[in-house]
Amino acid sequence: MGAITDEKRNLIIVSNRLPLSVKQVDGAYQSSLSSGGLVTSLSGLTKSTKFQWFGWPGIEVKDPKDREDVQKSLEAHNAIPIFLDSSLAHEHYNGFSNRILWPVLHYQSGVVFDETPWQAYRRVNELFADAIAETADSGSLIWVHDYHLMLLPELLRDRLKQQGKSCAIGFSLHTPFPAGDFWRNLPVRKHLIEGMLSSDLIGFHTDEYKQNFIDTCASLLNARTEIPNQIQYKNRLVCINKFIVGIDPEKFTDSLQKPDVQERIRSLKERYKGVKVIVGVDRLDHIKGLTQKLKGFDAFLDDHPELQNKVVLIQVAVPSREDVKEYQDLETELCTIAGKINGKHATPEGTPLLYMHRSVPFNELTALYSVADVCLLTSTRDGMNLVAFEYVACQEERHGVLVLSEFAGAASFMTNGSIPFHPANKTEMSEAIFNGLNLDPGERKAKYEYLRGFVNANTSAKWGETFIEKLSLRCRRPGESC
Ligand SMILES: O=P(O)(O)OC[C@H]1O[C@H](O[C@H]2O[C@H](CO)[C@@H](O)[C@H](O)[C@H]2O)[C@H](O)[C@@H](O)[C@@H]1O
Ligand SMILES: O=c1ccn([C@@H]2O[C@H](COP(=O)(O)OP(=O)(O)O)[C@@H](O)[C@H]2O)c(=O)[nH]1
Repeated sequence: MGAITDEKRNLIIVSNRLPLSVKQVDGAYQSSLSSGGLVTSLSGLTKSTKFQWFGWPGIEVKDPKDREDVQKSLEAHNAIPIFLDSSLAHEHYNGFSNRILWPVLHYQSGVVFDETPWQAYRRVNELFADAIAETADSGSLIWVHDYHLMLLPELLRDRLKQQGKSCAIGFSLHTPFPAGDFWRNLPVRKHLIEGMLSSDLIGFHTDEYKQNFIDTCASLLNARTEIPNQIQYKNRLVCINKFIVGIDPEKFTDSLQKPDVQERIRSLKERYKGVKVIVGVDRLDHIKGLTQKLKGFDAFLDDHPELQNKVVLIQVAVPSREDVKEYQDLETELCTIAGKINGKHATPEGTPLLYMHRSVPFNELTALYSVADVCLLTSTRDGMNLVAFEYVACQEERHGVLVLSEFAGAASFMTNGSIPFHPANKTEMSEAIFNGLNLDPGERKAKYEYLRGFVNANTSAKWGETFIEKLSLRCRRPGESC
C-alpha cells in the first residue's frame, strides 16, 4: 500500500475482477492478466499512483493453506482477493451482473428478473463491504468500480460508520447509464441507484450517461438536481461528473519499438502486401455488434467485387463470460456467419475474413493494430471502448482510419477524427468501410492528428489522478460545491 496525495491518504480500489485471474493448473495456482477495458484503464494508473486493489480472484479456493498461497501470489501486485463460493460467484457474476444488469445498462430488451441471482448480488456486495471496511483506515479513499458493485457504497458507508471510520467513497461506472425509461425494466432499480448515491463522488464516461443518471435520480427518487454536477438526496450531497477514461499510450508505442514486434510487423506487412487490412478487436459480447460487423463486411464485399483478394478483415473475438448461455449462443452464431462469408467470398488466393476466437498476447495485438489500414468497431452500445484508443496509439506511422460506431462511448469524443456510422445499417457500414479505406492522405493525416491529440491528452493516469484529486477534495471539504 502506498501514499497517493500530499496528505498521504491510502487509496483502495475495488472492482469485481482483479487485474490477475487465478487458475489451478496441475494442482498449482497460476495467475494471468484479466482481459477487458477496466483492467487496462486501472493498470495504466499504476505508473503514477499506488493503491491496494480488492476483488474476486476468479476461482473458488476453499482450503485455508491454498488461500494463503493465492494471497501471497497476488500480494506482489498489491491485489487482495475476496474469496467467494463458486455458486455464489456464479449467481452474482453470471446470473445477475451479466444476464440481467448488463443487458439493461446496454439497452437490450427481453431481460427477465430473477430473485435468486439478485439475492446473490446483494450477498457478494455485503461480503465486499465486510472485507473492505475491516481493512480501511479513517481517511482512506475508496474507489469502487462498475456495475457488479452498485450496492457497495451504501453497504460500506453503514459499516464504516458503525466502526467509527470516516472515508471518502467514489464510484465509477464503466458502462453506459441508460435513459430513465429503460430502467423501468428492472424492479430493483431503486436499490441500485440508492446504493450508488451513498458515494461522495460518482464518475461516468460521457455527459450523456451522467445526464441520464441525474434525470433518473430526479424522476425515480425525487432527488434534488437543480445545481449542476450535484445531487442532493437524503441530506447528503453527491458530486456527479464525467471523467474521460483512457489508456497508457506509451505502453503501446514502447511495444512497437521492440525488435520482436518490429520483426512481426515486417512479416505481417509481407504477408499482406497489396492487401488492405481491416482489424477488429472485441470481447465476444452482444454489445460489440459482432453479428452486425460480419454482416456489414459481407455487404461491403458484395458491394465491391473489384476488391476481391485485396482486402481482409482480421477479427479477434476475445472469449468472455463463457458460462452465460447468451454468450455461448452468440459464439455459435458468429462461427456460422464467418463460415458463410468465407464460403461465399473465398477464392483459391485466400479468404477475406480471419475470425479468431481467442485472446492474443499484447505484443501480437500491437503488431496487428500497427499494420491495419482501418480499425472497424461496431458497438451497439459500449461504455467507452478502449480498443479505439489503442489503435490510434499504434498508428503513428500509417495514420490508419478509425471507422467507429456512433454508439460507442468513445464516439462522443472521437467523431471528428473517425468515420462514424450506425451499426444496424449495413449499407452505411459498407460505405463507411469503403470511405475509410479510400480516404485521401491529407484527410487521413488530419483525422489521425486529431485522434492522437485526444488519446495523448486523456490517459488512464490523468483519468485516475483527476478522479482521486476530486474525491480527496470531497473528503477535506465535504460541504463545498462540486
Ligand atoms: O470482466 P469481464 O466480465 O471479462 O469483462 C471485461 C470488462 O468489460 C466491461 O468493460 C467496460 O469498461 C471499459 C473501460 O472503462 C470500457 O471501455 C468498456 O466500454 C466497458 O464495456 C466492464 O464494464 C468491466 O467491468 C469488465 O471488467
Ligand atoms: O486478447 C485480448 C485482446 C484485447 N484485450 C484488451 O481488452 C480491452 C478491451 O477494452 P474495451 O474498453 O475496448 O472493451 P471491454 O472489453 O472492456 O468492454 C482492451 O484494452 C484490449 O487491449 C485483451 O485483454 N485481450
